[in-house]
Amino acid sequence: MTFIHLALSINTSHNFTLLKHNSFHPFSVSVSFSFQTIKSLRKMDSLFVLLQWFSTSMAALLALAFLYNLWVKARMSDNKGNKRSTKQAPMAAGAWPVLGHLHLFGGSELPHKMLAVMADKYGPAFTMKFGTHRTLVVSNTQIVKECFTANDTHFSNRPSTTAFHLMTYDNDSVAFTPYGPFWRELRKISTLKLLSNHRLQAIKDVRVSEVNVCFKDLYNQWKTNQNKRPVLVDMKKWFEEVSNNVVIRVIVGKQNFGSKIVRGEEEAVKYKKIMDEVLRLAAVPMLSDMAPLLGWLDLFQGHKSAMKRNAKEVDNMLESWLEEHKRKRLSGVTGAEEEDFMDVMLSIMEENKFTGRDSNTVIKSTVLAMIMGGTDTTAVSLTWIFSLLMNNRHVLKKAQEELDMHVGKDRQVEDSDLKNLVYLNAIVKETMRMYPLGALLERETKEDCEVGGYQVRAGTRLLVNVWKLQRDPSCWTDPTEFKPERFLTENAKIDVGGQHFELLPFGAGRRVCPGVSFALQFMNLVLARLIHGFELGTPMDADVDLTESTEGHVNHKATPLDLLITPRLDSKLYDY
Ligand code: HEM
Repeated sequence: MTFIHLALSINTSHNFTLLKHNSFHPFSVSVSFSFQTIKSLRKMDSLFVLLQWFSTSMAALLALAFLYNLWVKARMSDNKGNKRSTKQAPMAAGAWPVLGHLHLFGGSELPHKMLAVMADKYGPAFTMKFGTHRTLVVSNTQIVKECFTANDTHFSNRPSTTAFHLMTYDNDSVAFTPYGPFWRELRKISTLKLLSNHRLQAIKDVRVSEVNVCFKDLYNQWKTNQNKRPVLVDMKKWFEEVSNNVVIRVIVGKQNFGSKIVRGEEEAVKYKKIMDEVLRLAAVPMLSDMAPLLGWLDLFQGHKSAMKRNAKEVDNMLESWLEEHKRKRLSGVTGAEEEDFMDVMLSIMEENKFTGRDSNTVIKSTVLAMIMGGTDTTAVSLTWIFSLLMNNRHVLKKAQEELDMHVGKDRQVEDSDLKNLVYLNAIVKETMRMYPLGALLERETKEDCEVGGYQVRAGTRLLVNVWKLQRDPSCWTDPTEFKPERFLTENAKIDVGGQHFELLPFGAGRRVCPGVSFALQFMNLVLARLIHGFELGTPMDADVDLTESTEGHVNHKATPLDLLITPRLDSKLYDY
C-alpha cells in the first residue's frame, strides 16, 4: 500500500509540474489539450470514475516498476549487499540452435585441448552452450580460486547424467547427491570410516597384503619365464588387478579379488564384466543430457535399455554382497578387526537412519561410489607414471637411487618408508600435473554469483580446465617438460590436496576428492615396490606412446603399456 501511495503522489505532482511549465512549449499543445479535456469531462458523471481508474492503473504500474527495480537490485548485489557485476563473460562464437557448441566436439581433438585454444582467444573465463546448458569455462588460477573459495557453496553441486542416474543410484550417492545435510553426513562417514589417515593406518596390513599378492604374481611370471629373461607384462592390466585387489578388500572384504579376475574365478570375472560395462555406458554421449528436445533420438540407440539392464546387474551384485555381510554379522563371524567398509556402513545405518532414504540403497550407493572412485583412477594414474618414467630414464634412475639410499637392497619397501621418499612423491605430483585424470572438472551453480568480474546465473555449469591450468606458463617454468625436481625446489610448497589452485588433480573445495590420502599412499607404495624390486625396460628400448584417449570420463593412455620386467633384488626377498 505504501508503495502505491508514494507512486500516486509522484504521479500527481509530476503531471502538475508538466502542466504548469510547459504551457508554451511545443509539448504544451498536447498537455494543455489533456488538461482542457479533463476540465470538460469533469462536467460529466463518469469523470471521477475515470480519474480513479486512471490513477489506480498508473499507481499499480509504478508499483510494479518499483518492485522490479528492487528485484533487479537484489540480483545485482550479494548476500552482504555488495554490488554484483552485470557484465557477462564473452560467449564463444559458433553456437547452433538447440545443440549450442556441441557440434564443435567429437572429432579427434581432445576437449580440454580445444577449450585451451578457445581460452587463448576468449580469455580465462568465457561462456559456451553445451546443448541447453549454459557453461562457464575457466582456466586461470585466480578465477578458479574464486570459484572454490568465495563461491564454493554456490558451485558445490555436480551435474549428473542419464548413465550415472540409471546405474549408480546418483541421488543417494555421495558423488552426485546435491550439496546439503545428506551429502555432508555421507561424506563424513566415508572420510572417517574409510579414507582418513587414521583409518588408513588401521587397515595398513590389509592394504599391504593385497599389494604383496600381485607382486608375488609378477615375480612368478618372471620365474616361470623361459631362461629367466626379462618378461613382458601388460602393465595396464596389472595396475587394474592390484588396485581392484586393494579397493575390493577394504570395501567389501574380498581377498585377492583383482588377481582372481586374471585367474578366471566366476564372481571376480562377472564383477569385472559389469564394471567395464558401467564405464563403457557412462562414456556414451546421450542427447537427452545435453538437449532434452532431441532426447527422443536416444531411443534409437538403445543405450538407455542397456543402462537399465546393467543397473539391474550392478544392483544384484551389491545386494548379494550386502546379504552376505548381514548373514556374517548375524552369525557373529565378523570381528572388529576384520570389519570392511560395508560392515561399517551397516552398523552406522542400524543406528542412524537417513529420513526418507532406504538404508540398503544408501549402503550400496556409497560402496559403489568408493569402488568407482578408487579402482580405475589409481590404475590409470599408475599407467601415466610409468609411461613418463620410461620416457625419462634419468628420472627412473634417480628414483631407484633414492630407494637404494633409504631402503637399501636387503629388504622390500614398507609403507612406513614412503614419507622419506620425497623424489618419488615429486614424480607422482609431476605426472598428475601433466596428465590429470579429470582434465575437465564439472560443477553447477545453485545461485547467482560473480566470477572474475562476470555475472553467473543460477543453473550455469562450471567447467574448470585443469589440464590448461596445470600447464600455465605463468605458474610453471617449462610447463610441457616432465621435471619432478620442480616439486623439490621452486614449487616445493605446492601439493595436490586442493589448496593450491594451479594444481588440482583431485579437484578443490567442498567436493574435492575424499580419497586423496588413500590414492597417494597406494600409488606411492606400488611405484616404490616396482622400481625398487625390478629393472624395467621397453621392447626394443623404444619410447612409450603418450597419446591420450578421447573416450571415457577419465583422461587415460590410449595404447597399452607393455614393459619388460627383471627382478633386481635377492630372490629370497620376493617371497612376500
Ligand atoms: C589417482 C586417484 C584419484 C584421482 C585422480 C581422483 C580424482 C577425483 C576428482 C578430480 C574428483 C572430483 C573433485 C571435485 O569435483 O572437486 C573426485 C571425486 C571423488 N573421488 Fe576421487 N580420485 C582418485 C581416487 C579416489 C579414491 C581412492 C577414492 C575412494 C576410495 C575416491 C573417491 C571419490 C569420491 C567418492 C568422489 C566424489 C566426492 C564428492 O562429490 O563429495 N577417489 N576424485
